[in-house]
Parts: sequence; structure tokens; C-alpha cells
Amino acid sequence: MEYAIKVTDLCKVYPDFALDNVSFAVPKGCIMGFIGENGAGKSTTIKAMLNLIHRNSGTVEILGMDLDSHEKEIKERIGVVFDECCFHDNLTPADISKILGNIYQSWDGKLYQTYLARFGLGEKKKIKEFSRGMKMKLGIAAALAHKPDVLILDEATSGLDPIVREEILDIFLDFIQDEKHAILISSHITSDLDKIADYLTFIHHGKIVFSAGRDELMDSMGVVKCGAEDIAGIERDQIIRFRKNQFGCEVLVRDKRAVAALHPEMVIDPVTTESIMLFYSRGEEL
Ligand SMILES: Nc1ncnc2c1ncn2[C@@H]1O[C@H](COP(=O)(O)OP(=O)(O)OP(=O)(O)O)[C@@H](O)[C@H]1O
Repeated sequence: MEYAIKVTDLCKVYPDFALDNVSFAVPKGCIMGFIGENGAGKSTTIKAMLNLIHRNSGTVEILGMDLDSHEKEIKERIGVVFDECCFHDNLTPADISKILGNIYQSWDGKLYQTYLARFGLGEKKKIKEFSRGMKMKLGIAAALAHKPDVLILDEATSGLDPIVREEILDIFLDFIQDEKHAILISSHITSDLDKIADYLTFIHHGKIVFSAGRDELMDSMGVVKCGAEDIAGIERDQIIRFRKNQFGCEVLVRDKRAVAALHPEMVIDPVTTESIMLFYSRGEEL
């Protein structure tokens, strides 16, 4: 498999937080959803992957190039959007086109204008007059207009209403039709990831808990609904996490078919990205 992004043993130490040997890889032609609760380390990983903050150790390869030795070439071929607008308030979208046209060899002013029109953004309006959602859309238009091969998005759809979000998700799905392309997207909006992500990487307290195909996860894992006393009957190696509630217990199991075969009487619900996150973040281990 060819990878667009390969992060290996990335470590970053802050006084009260550390990224602990973070490793994951995004295959070409795929969208990777990067999930984890607030403070789990998603933005720190993304910033360290882009050399925006110093990393203590680890390597990052993007499009087959090492970040440290090919930073300039890599930055020409990736589009990055953060949840905070990175353009000065007094600029207009037209100013940004001039600036980015001087930075990126592959800047396509016409394509940029097409996205501005599609997102309903006036070229002459100052960014300080933009709403949060408009700023996010501007960031996405700018990231796409230099025709990158890889998009890296940190909470880039968080300020957008459901209609615009759906439009942006369609743009991402279009983008990925080119099998040389790839997207890494961190998001708390797990329903968006359920629509577009091929892979999910889950980070918890600075450590990767899993990085796997979303279909594979959804197809294998299940949530057993049972009484607290029934947990003991489930095979120990099947239990990932459990949560008690007022009605009994919910157990996230590794292989729902194997559990169903052994316990035909048990009710097993499908998982969602959100339920997996909740079990890992809030659930208990046996
Ligand atoms: N410059 C910094 N100095 C010290 N600690 C920092 C710094 N930046 C981030 N951290 C800490 O790193 C941890 C991870 O933060 P990070 O922003 O990566 O989380 P996140 O998963 O992106 O969270 P969110 O979903 O809330 O955006 C937090 O505990 C945060 O306080």
C-alpha cells in the first residue's frame, strides 16, 4: 500500500502533556478521521507533523518525502486548514489570492474564485467582517486553490452549519477521487466522519489507541446490552470497555459475531464512531 502520510514514533513533551510515540499512516486515495476528546493531542500531533512546533523525536513522511529534508516541497503539495483563521483581519480574499499566488507555484486564481463564489464569499470584503463559518470556508478555498495532493484539516468544519458542512464534505469526497490524494481530518463531528472517513485514528491522552479501517471497526465491534452480572459471562478477551448505567451495562466487544455465536440470547447493537470514542474515553476496563 502506498502512503500519503506516515508518522512514526512522534514524541512531543510539554510540562503537563506528552505525545507518546504516535504512529499512524494514511494510504493514498483515503480519508483518515483523527479523533479524540478535547486535549487528547490531535492539534499537537498535526502541528508537530508540519514542523509548526518542535518535536522531541519521531519521523514524518509526506508523499514519500521526509519532512525535515523536504519541508519546502512538501508544503507546496499540501493544503492545511486550522480551526482558527490564519489570515490578517484587514485583508480581503482578493489580497489573499495575491499573497498566496506569490508563495505557491501551483496557485490557481480562477479555481480560488470558483470556490469563493461557491461558498458565497465576496472577494472585496475584509476578513474582520467575516463570520467564523465564512473564515473557515475561506481557509478551505485557499487550501484547495493551490491544488494540493494532501489536505490536513484540524477541526476545519467545526464552525459550519450542516448545509455548508455537507457541501464541504462533498468537496472532500470529490478531492479523494484522485487516488494520489489523501486527507487527514481531525473532527469532533463524528457524524461527518461516519460519512467520509475510510480510516479512523483514535488518540487518547497523547497515545494512539487504534488506527484502523472504519468499515472493519464497524463490522467487527458491537455493543452488548446486558445486566451488570452478565459481564462475567462474556469472554474476557472480547471485552474492550464497559459502561454501567441505570438500566444495566453496555459492553464494547471486539468481535460481535463471535460473541453472538456463544451468547445467542444477548442483544448486540452496532457501533458508531461516537460510541467507540465514548467507550474508550469514559468506559472501564475489566
Ligand atoms: N504550547 C503549549 N504549551 C504547553 N502545553 C500545551 C501547549 N499546546 C498544547 N498543550 C497541551 O497539550 C495537550 C493537548 O492539546 P491539543 O491542542 O493537542 O489537544 P486536541 O486533541 O487538539 O484538543 P481539542 O479537541 O480541544 O482541540 C493539552 O493538555 C494542552 O494543554
